[in-house]
Amino acid sequence: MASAAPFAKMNGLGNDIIVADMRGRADRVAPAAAVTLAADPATKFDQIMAIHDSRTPGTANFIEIINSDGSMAQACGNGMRCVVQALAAETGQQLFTFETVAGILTAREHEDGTISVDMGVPRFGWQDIPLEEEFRDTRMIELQVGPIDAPVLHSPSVASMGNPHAVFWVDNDVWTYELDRFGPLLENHPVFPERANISIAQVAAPDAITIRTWERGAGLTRACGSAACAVAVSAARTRRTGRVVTVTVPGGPLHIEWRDDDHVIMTGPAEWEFSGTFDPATGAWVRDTESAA
Ligand SMILES: N[C@@H](CCC[C@H](N)C(=O)O)C(=O)O
Repeated sequence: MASAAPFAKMNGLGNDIIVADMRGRADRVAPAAAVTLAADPATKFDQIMAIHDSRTPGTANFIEIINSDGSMAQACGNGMRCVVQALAAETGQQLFTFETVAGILTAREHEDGTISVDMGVPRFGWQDIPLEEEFRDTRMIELQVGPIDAPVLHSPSVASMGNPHAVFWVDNDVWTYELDRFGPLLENHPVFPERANISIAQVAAPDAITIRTWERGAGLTRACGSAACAVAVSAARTRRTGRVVTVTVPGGPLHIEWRDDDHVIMTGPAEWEFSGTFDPATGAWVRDTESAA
């Protein structure tokens, strides 16, 4: 292998994450490498979180987020918890600051091993999400989606957590909807010029919501942290819940708090699976012997 970089295969509530350590290098994870890693059952991922040196000396590490289709994302809540756990294990630190294309964010590892990430301030303007045309009230917008017959799948709440989200509120169990069928149609709907992450959400109690998400650039995943945040703020905006909720994704519960200072704090676990090294140009990889199954 020409110039190997360390990586850890991890997950955040079943959201498959590769944390790639690109510090001290000038190169980036090439699309070909992402394709190779995504195609291998052992390293199949939803997102790669590439840790780079800070872009300005003396500031925070820059985190690049790559979806399994090779596209770039602005936010990944579950991936950030994995990055924090990996760096906490390396450094013994508990508090972290990172830079992403969406801005600076902070995170903390707690004594019980759970991790809180300050996911920043949600935005609701139609240009922020972005939407193709003006909608004055983004708590509910109307979409023309011919092939989808269920009326509840025509009028989502929309929000930006740095990345675009559409939340469809349903009264029935979220598992009764064919998200694998309508997810791609809605992700690529012309109203979303940068595509969107698509969630269906059922309010279970004033402080509890159950969701499933079809992720932009990754398809059905077991967890999407930024979607859980988008759902929580949309629920509070539409008076379905208060500002502190448990959002249960297929992989388990996330605690979300939309603070009075407008920041959204997401808390949940991260899990290390194995480590290895990979070639960022090709994706060829080897497992570390000490983490071999
Ligand atoms: N799984 C993520 C979201 C990853 C990015 C998303 N697919 C996008 O393209 O916006 C999370 O935990 O937030």
